[in-house]
Amino acid sequence: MKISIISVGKLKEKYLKQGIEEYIKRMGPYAKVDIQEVSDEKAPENLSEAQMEEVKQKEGERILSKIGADTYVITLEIEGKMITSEKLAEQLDQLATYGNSKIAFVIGGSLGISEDVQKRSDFALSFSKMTFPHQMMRLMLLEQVYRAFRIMRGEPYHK
Ligand SMILES: C[S@@+](CC[C@H](N)C(=O)[O-])C[C@H]1O[C@@H](n2cnc3c(N)ncnc32)[C@H](O)[C@@H]1O
Repeated sequence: MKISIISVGKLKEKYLKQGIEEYIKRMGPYAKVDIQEVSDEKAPENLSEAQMEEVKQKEGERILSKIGADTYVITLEIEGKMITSEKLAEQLDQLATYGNSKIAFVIGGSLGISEDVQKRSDFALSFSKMTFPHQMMRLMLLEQVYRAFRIMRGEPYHK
């Protein structure tokens, strides 16, 4: 299985970079993981609704350009569906069973995900009703994907 994490903006914080590198390493025996960053648009506080839509639209086009037609897309959305780690494991397992070997997780920018990206999404996944920084979401997502693979293989993991 090939897993891509498509994310808006460049990751700057060293502590997050280190954590992400660690989880990519841990994922090694299970799946190939690549992180694809697309550039973000400036989004100052005083933008109008239309300008905010434009920001999301532009970032969305960059996201969509990274997704192949044969890829199963899971967008991370606050208003998406909340599931357990076991359920995520089951879903990934089923995708693999039914021949979906390419999965892209999409993390939006500071204003979220455009409507076009939402339309391309096969599943909208929520981590909770709380808002997390998009850069931190990468690490949280990787940990959950790693956990899902451990669960899938019946390997021990912290409860
Ligand atoms: C700072 S948040 C964007 C907040 C924006 N106001 C919105 O409503 O989407 C940046 C990205 O991180 C991800 N994210 C943040 N919190 C999340 C959560 N609780 N569940 C799923 N994804 C989340 C989403 O992909 C989101 O587009």
